[in-house]
Amino acid sequence: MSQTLNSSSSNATPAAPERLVIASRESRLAMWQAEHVRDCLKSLYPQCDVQILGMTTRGDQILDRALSKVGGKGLFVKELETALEDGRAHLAVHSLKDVPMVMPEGFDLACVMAREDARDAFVSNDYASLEELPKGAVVGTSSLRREAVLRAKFPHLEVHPLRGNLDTRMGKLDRGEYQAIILAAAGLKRLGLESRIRAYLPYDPYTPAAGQGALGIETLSKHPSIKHWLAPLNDLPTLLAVSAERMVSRQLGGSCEVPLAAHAVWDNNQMNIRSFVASVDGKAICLADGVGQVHTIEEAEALGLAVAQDLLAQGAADLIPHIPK
Ligand SMILES: NCc1[nH]cc(CCC(=O)O)c1CC(=O)O
Repeated sequence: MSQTLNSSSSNATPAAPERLVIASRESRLAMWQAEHVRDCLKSLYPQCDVQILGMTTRGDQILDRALSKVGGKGLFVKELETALEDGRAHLAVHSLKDVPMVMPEGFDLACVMAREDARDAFVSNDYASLEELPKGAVVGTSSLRREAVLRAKFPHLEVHPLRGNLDTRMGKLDRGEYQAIILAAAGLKRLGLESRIRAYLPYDPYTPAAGQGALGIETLSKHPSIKHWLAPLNDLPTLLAVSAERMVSRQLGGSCEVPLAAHAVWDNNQMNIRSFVASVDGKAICLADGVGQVHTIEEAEALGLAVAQDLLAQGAADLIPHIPK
């Protein structure tokens, strides 16, 4: 279709965008991610003016309470969604882990980009691994999922909450408030802090959260042309894996008020997925693995659904306050 034909028809998607504004949180990691998306868009559409609109979310402001107690995941995305609704921005870039499992009415998860390392990382100035930490050592994490595994494996350690952006968290470690902290490896690598990682925690038993390490781009459902422009940025292996992970999480209530892990890998049309639901003290755990041939998002979601049903059959609902049994 020629350029003239395109622009004369009001419904057709123009061949290339002229201007795109990306809404982003202002933390260094969020900005890195927004700049990464900007650079990808610039190389796809060299004529396009791509801008970043930085903003503060409630999740960035509330630092004194655990996320699970103040409303969870939506906290990091709401203000960005308002910017989309107001037309101040065309797309919002998020860590996929922070994107609610059910998208709010009128918004789409338009694109999922290639995943960074999805593992959790052990960071400490004095110790090389969790195993080396002495009795009573304080480990920082605000993730109930990480806390449950730590309490199950290392009952002699103290697990204390740790909030704030990556720089804040590293600062607290370096001032000696914690002997060690657990963070997503992806954020550390993106910010050039890989050398601070003393150990990578293996997927078993340290299964990550659904979507960990992946970037998601959100748009208004009523702007399919933007979704169309973003399509080349999708990474199929990541998209299929996170579709399965997010289905598990969605079936189990999709909140961060419960220790819930889901991690899938798709390779050569085969998907392997592992998920667990645990009690925060780590004493009760339901664990399920799935494996199957997957070629489409629907098949990925079907595998995620099967894993969720397996967990529920093991009694996972007893560990989750809000879902009916
Ligand atoms: N919940 C906060 C959050 N959201 C995304 C990341 C890290 C980057 C990623 O997983 O993509 C983090 C920090 C962490 O878990 O250490």
